[in-house]
Amino acid sequence: MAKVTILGATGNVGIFAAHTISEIPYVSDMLLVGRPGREDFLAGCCRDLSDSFAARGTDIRLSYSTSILDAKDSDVVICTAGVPRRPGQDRNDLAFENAKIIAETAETIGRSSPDAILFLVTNPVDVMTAVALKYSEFQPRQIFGLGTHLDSMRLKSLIAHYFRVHVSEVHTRIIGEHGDSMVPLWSATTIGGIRISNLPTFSGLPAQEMIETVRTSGEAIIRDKGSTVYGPGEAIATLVKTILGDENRILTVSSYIKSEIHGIGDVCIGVPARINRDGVFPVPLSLEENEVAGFRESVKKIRKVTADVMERLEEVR
Ligand SMILES: NC(=O)c1ccc[n+]([C@@H]2O[C@H](COP(=O)([O-])OP(=O)(O)OC[C@H]3O[C@@H](n4cnc5c(N)ncnc54)[C@H](O)[C@@H]3O)[C@@H](O)[C@H]2O)c1
Ligand SMILES: O=C(O)C[C@H](O)C(=O)O
Repeated sequence: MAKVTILGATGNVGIFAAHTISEIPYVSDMLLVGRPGREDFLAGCCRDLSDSFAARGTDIRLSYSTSILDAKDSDVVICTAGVPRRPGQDRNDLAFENAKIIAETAETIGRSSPDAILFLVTNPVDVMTAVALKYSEFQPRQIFGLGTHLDSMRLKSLIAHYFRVHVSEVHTRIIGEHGDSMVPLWSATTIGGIRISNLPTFSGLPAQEMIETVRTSGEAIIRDKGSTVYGPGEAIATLVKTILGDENRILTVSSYIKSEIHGIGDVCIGVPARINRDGVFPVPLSLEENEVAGFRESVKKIRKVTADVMERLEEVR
């Protein structure tokens, strides 16, 4: 059985993730961490969630704290703490402000919970994953970000709708930045196990339009309802279940790569990774030429934002 801690639990994504994670059978303890001053809200969240556990028949020890140190002995620590973007902002606009939060958080988790797996949700998630890796001093396998998993799910849903098949029949991946430079892998997209390009209807697929929809999905949801919650919340639970269940699923998350993809590496970015109780292990793979070119561009962009943020962090810390 496992202890899961959610940092930023008073936020939109954090509190919904608490609910989705509570459905995972391996979770025995859940800790919600918020900032000092938010004790009443956290207490209210615990009471409300406990009612949902009772109604569902879930048996989890639930507690809250305003100290990250209480995350000690956690198997998985999920970080949703940080500012979200407002309409008109790019995720990268949040980089420095959130990096300051993540650097401090990661340092504390690194010291107090050395065996945990740290799961970043805070945006820009690829850059935050790199910051957390540096400041926690964790091994790369212990750190990952939500990455392009949610983007891959968004594309999967569009493809299923287009071909009028059940969503479970579609396998697809988007790699690279969780942001504008994301790269769809049509070469790794199958429907009912058949490569999508082998289907006669493929030629009519509005591929560019679909990718544009995925690219702008977060922005559109934020414009319409203020924040993205249900997609990220369910995606977070899938990943936590994959870890705790030692499932060895291959999901597309932001992870540190050395040189696994066409020799490209030394960056944290969305790539397919095997995920189990020991953490996250990027899968070496070869791509088509245009996909490699897109991935290189994405890596170049993330490297630059990451390097700028690291430099600014050095100046203020
Ligand atoms: N990677 C993804 O796919 C994905 C999806 C959704 C949201 N996000 C990101 O997750 C983060 C949270 O989103 P949200 O909608 O829940 O935002 P929110 O404003 O509802 O919640 C933010 C949380 O962070 C905490 N926080 C803010 N500043 C802090 C600080 N200085 N120190 C400690 N905690 C602090 C708040 O107290 C709150 O608990 C954002 O960065 C958002 O962009 C990422
Ligand atoms: O778009 C955002 O800012 C939130 C998140 O990254 C998302 O894609 O839903």
